[in-house]
Amino acid sequence: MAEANESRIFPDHLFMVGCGNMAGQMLSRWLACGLDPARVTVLRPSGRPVADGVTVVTDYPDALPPGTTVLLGMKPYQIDDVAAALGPRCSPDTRLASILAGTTLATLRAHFPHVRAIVRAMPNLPVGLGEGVTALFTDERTDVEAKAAVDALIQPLGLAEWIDDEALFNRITALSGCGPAFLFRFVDALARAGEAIGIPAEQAARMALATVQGSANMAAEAAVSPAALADQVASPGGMTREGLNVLDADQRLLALLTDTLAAARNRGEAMARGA
Ligand SMILES: NC(=O)c1ccc[n+]([C@@H]2O[C@H](COP(=O)([O-])OP(=O)(O)OC[C@H]3O[C@@H](n4cnc5c(N)ncnc54)[C@H](O)[C@@H]3O)[C@@H](O)[C@H]2O)c1
Ligand code: PRO
Repeated sequence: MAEANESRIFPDHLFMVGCGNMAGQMLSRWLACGLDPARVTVLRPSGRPVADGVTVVTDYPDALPPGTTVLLGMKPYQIDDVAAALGPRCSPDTRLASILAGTTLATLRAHFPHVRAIVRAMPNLPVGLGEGVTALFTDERTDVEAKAAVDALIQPLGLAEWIDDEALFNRITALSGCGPAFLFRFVDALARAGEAIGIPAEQAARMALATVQGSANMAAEAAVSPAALADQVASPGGMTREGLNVLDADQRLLALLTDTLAAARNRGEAMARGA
């Protein structure tokens, strides 16, 4: 990525509160795309290094430099403590992005009343490869320039989808935020099912993953829907049709996934109520 481009993509300073599984993947992708590590400070209680050149602190600095974008990447229940310490260090020009599940924009606004630009973001783990999905939501207090700056920061992570209605946020989190876990379970189950019908375990694991990877790549390139692609695999009267009949009976797979997403969504809604 050219230097001129980098300055348009990245903030002058990035202050990350927490850098675990999720925020760590985001940072790793940004660094791979040319973010200067000298512009990044990570606050993490362990003080463990994050990446070459990135400053790690265990306590809040006295003030945040002008042009700082803050990424909240700790656990949602830590918002009260973090905001009490961080809020007074923010200026009206600080930009704030939060990846905290189940933490509404209203909650963020209540915790950071002086900050104008606040964006709620919900990434997923493949952002580390630039193949993630990030849902984004903000309100009219965030000006167009700040919104564009956060959008530019998220673009290198993969698909970025702004949503207009925050009511969708927990539903989208259930699909794309939690989705990698459901797909990892599916790959594991496909491998174990292969083993259950007599394929050696390691071979089944290798072949299950490659089958899912190839199929996802193919679906991404295809001119027809995944549902139509499934029918292209199934010869009439053949093996695949027999298998699909099991998945499709009483809409078993659809019902299972609907229940799965609904449970995840409900938990997000409960978290938003403080449960
Ligand atoms: N894991 C995912 O797939 C995923 C996806 C989307 C959003 N999220 C959100 O990302 C956030 C972090 O989840 P995670 O899975 O990366 O968890 P994690 O446990 O891996 O990371 C949490 C980080 O917060 C830091 N931390 C702990 N106490 C802190 C404190 N008092 N102040 C500042 N930092 C502190 C930890 O050192 C750690 O780096 C959550 O809010 C979650 O809702 C996670
Ligand atoms: N991980 C977060 C959680 O489980 C939100 C999406 C993925 O709460």
